[in-house]
Amino acid sequence: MGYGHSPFFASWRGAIKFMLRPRYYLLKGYKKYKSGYFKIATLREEYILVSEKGKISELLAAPADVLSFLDISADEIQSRWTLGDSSPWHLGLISGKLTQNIGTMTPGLVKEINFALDRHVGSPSKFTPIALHNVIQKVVAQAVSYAFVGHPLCRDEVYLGNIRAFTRAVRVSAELIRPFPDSMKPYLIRLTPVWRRQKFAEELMHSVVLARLRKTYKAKEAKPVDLLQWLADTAPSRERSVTKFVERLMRMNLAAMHTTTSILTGAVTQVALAPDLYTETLRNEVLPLRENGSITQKTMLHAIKLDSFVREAGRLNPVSMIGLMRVARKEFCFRDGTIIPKGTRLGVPTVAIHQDVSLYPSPEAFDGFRFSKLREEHHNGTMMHEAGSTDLDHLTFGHGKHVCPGRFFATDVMKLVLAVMVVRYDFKMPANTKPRKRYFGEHEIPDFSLRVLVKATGNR
Ligand code: HEM
Repeated sequence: MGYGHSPFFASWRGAIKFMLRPRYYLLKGYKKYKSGYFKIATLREEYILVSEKGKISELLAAPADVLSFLDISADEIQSRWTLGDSSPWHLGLISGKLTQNIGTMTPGLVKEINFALDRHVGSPSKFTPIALHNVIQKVVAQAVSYAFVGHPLCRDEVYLGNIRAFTRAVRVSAELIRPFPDSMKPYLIRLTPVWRRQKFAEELMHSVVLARLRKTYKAKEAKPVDLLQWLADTAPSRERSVTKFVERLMRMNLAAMHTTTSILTGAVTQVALAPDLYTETLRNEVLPLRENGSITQKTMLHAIKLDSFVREAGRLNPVSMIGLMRVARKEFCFRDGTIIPKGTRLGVPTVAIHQDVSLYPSPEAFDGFRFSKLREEHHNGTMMHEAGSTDLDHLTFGHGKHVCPGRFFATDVMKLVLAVMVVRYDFKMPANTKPRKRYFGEHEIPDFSLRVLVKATGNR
């Protein structure tokens, strides 16, 4: 898309046009080539984007040594050097232990969310502006850290500041080392911000990680319920060091933090844009579902409007406008005979699928209760239309083999933060304020400068 008719500098022309209007070209390409493929160029790469469902299923079914998921992050964020060893032994802890323990963690998560809101918002008695993205990022950092490393680190402002800065450090460092030969990267990485962040994290976490590694628990002794403990319980011997543990945890922070923050910022923005439509309805759903005055797992399970709201926020705020990215390690042939040469990058225009009018009526509009209405209409006992479920029409968390293993945890954190916020605050947008999204390559960037007005309700 955007290459024009002349063969000269076509891919550069395409790349510049795509850089200026990425969303426009993804929507246009999908509409024009809905039954097949189209090509876009970024300043670094070209992508073949697959639009049709049968072909997307073929992409997902291809073995990892043909279409590789890992090669994308290896290149995009130079992960071998910025994040260290990529062996995925810890992934099962995310889809397993972390997901199974969401219920156990819920009271603690609610406490941390309230603590973070007290710290960063307080209880203003009249409408007061807050820097929304910044506040949400801090609340998410504290909740995620409670689940990952527990107390005392999850309340330590220095630790939290370091993990918040980590995502940016990874991106900047990847760009700094990219132009150099691989042989130089192990040395150059030591001069970059990600190295400093990683070493600082090791310093801050040293005694906590060492204590967990050394402590053996008696049969009836209660163990901490967090990711750090599950890592300590299951890590193979070659992984049992402070450096390796901190690498794992920072890798997980990277996966969890900015994704959850972006979608949740999008969700709260919608409450502030249409307070009459959403605040009371969400609050009135949550309040009666509390148990002994507290939000619990049962509240989360039954609050289907809240769940729908989060799913809709994910639909309209996909962290990457291109999803299911893969690199062809070998030549790959689709069933229709289309040959994808070795080295080609493939992906799916997630943003355009989420805007397909045949899948979502009025797709441009945020309809917070779009999915709860569908759940009420087609109650079939499945997880279809729930915030954490994925299908070829809803790719916020990917789909297939590499579907996000943290999606149930992430949706619960988002629902908990939103529930606590609508119970505690009224929202509105300041006069003449409209959120402005920006686009950079395939990334949608939330409006970091957006301020919304909040006022305490007196509820907690
Ligand atoms: C709203 C928040 C989140 C979003 C939107 C999100 C989205 C995604 C997406 C799109 C993928 C790639 C799927 C693919 O290309 O096939 C992915 C992978 C992954 N996510 Fe998430 N994620 C979120 C939160 C989390 C959290 C909280 C964790 C950890 C607790 C996590 C851990 C991971 C990991 C480890 C992978 C790689 C999976 C693999 O290697 O197979 N994510 N996520």
